[in-house]
Amino acid sequence: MTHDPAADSADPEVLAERAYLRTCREALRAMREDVLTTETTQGDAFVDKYNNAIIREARAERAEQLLDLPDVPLFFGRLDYPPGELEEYGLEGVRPGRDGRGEGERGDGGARDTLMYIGRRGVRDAGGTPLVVDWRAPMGTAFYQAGPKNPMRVRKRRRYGFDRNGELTAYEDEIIQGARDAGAPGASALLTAELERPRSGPMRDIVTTIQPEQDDIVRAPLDRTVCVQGAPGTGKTAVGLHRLAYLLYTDRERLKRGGTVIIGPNRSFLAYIRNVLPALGEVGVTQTTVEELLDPGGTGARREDDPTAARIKGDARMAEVIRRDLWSGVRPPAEDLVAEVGGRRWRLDRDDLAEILRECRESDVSYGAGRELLTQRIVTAVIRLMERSGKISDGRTRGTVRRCPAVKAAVAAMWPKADAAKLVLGLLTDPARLARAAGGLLDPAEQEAVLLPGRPRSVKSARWSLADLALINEAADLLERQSGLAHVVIDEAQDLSPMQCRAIARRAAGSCTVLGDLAQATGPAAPGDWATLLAHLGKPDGEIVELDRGYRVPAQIIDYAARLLPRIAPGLRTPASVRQSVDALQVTETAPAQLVASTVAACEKALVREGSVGLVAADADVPGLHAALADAGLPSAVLGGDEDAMEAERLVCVPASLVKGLEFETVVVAEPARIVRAEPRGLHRLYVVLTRAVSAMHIVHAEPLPEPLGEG
Ligand SMILES: Nc1ncnc2c1ncn2[C@@H]1O[C@H](COP(=O)(O)OP(=O)(O)OP(=O)(O)O)[C@@H](O)[C@H]1O
Repeated sequence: MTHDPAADSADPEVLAERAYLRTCREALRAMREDVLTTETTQGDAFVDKYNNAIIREARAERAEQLLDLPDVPLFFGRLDYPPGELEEYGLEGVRPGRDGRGEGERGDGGARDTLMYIGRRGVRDAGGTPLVVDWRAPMGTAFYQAGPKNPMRVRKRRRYGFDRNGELTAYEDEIIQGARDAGAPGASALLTAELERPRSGPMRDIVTTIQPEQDDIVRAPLDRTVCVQGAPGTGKTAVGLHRLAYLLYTDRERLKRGGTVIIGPNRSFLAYIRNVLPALGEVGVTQTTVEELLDPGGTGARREDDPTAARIKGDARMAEVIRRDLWSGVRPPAEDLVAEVGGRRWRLDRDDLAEILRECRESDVSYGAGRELLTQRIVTAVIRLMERSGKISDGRTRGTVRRCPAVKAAVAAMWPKADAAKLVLGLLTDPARLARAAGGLLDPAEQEAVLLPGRPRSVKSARWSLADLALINEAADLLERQSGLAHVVIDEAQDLSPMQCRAIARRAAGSCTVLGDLAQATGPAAPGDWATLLAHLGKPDGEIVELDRGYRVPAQIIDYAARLLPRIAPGLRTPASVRQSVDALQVTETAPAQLVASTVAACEKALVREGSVGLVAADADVPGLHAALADAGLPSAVLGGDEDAMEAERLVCVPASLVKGLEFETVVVAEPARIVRAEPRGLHRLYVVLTRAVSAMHIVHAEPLPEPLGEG
């Protein structure tokens, strides 16, 4: 049952709900005011400078979380409980009859229902009574999960509709239990409207319409690694972001202390999703790309590996090659150590040194820590010699012995200093050294394939690829172990190489949310199954779940794209779309000389519709098409150079390599055959391209369509 005040603007229920919304806004303002004006500086201004700075920062963050965004409604739903149900749980619901809020219906005994409003964040009045309950609170589950089969004590669920300015304009009731004439629940018109909403600009949150199967994943506890396999548009990204928001609610302190990060494929994608968490009241979560994670200093991956090199370098065998190379430098001394300290010479026998080395080698520490341990043990052994001959050592003796050139030389000979980038450079430019480390692991052809082109002589002159960066990161971790984060969300994880997984694993001390679709794997060293990928991520016990209801792509388009599945991911089923759209798919064949003009015409036609338009083409074709659009008087942004491209123009030119994870109301695809030819896993890339449209897709081609698509 939906009430739309356009038809009945004086609906007293709508007016009462609007009044309640105003009350909540007032209360939120007061909460924020309270945070901002609370006296926090304390003690001695100088001594407590650090503490006060932290308090100020926390206060600013809390205040930002409590900001009232005028177009983001403070609540979006309501649950009505029969009298006494909530109180029995010791949970105070919002009681009827206060502050102009909509009144609960009377039950048989004459008592009124208890109402619980659900919103993006909790709002309390000055007395501490909850006016709106945060959707992430335990009671919020019922809003997403309660149904006639499992009412969860709820009698009625109400959803609200709002206009663009955040004005409450409609509500829709769903009887969950106890109605004499309940009948079968109908489809929610407000949910349908949300799914059909024309897309424009960046991604929005889905908190008002999370579906039960998605809610199960969102509310998975912090100690669980969840891996979500899902066809395009099944809501994986949305679910991953909402799970992080949920965990920040349930385990805020642990996550703050340990840290969290969202890893996405590229900056354009991260820009696309950057508004979701702030809209859920969560600010300050770090987003990063794999490349940035591997190269935090930002020297950048400036070289493209050929696919064979990328595949071998991404393979987990490389971890062993690096490990062997690094530790091969650690060896017993060739001679005794003779240290001159305090005018006398102290001799450490080479067998004793070898024994010290063996102990250090066996202690389970990093290469760098092992080297320090060796130094300390040698110093101690020399001091023991000195003490045994009656020499009294004092606090300065350790330093003196440590600085002794013979001690330094012995350590350098037994346990050479190492540098991650230098090590990788050495390995990948010196065939003999590589052969020593890779014996039995990489065959000669594989060894040949990973050597750096041009054989750069120094780290400075080397140009690294993304795969090289993962090798350097591996070496760096052997030298000094990296600290880990409490939770990591990894989107488009199907593309990660085992070596990239290992790099992420080193940062993920806690659990992960792993999101992806094997059919969309374009990474040259992608393992191709989730169990293997989870093992490389160090989370072999991660739970693999599947989402199979598509909320983006209309059935006609997804069925067309799914013709590629038998070729690219034979094990995966055709996804089921919840959306229908008539005439969603158009395929135009044109003469080669007309390809650009036909593509421009398709874009012009697409712009007549509401919402965003994405023109997707092989990367190399994008500049030419962009120029042709400009010549035709159609302004467009180009994704890649400009992070804000999705917000800058309705029409966006998208290189096929950057389209993963994005969506547009209408998609124009220029020459699929060229997209396929551009890379070894080109058919996978085409599948990604063909699954970006929310309403309509127009394919323009001059060459024959890639074979599984056929015509039509
Ligand atoms: N429960 C929902 N209610 C409303 N919209 C939803 C829901 N679930 C998903 N969507 C919408 O469906 C679209 C696709 O979601 P999302 O990008 O998270 O899918 P995905 O599985 O990550 O897709 P891809 O595989 O292409 O990366 C988005 O517009 C999202 O807002």
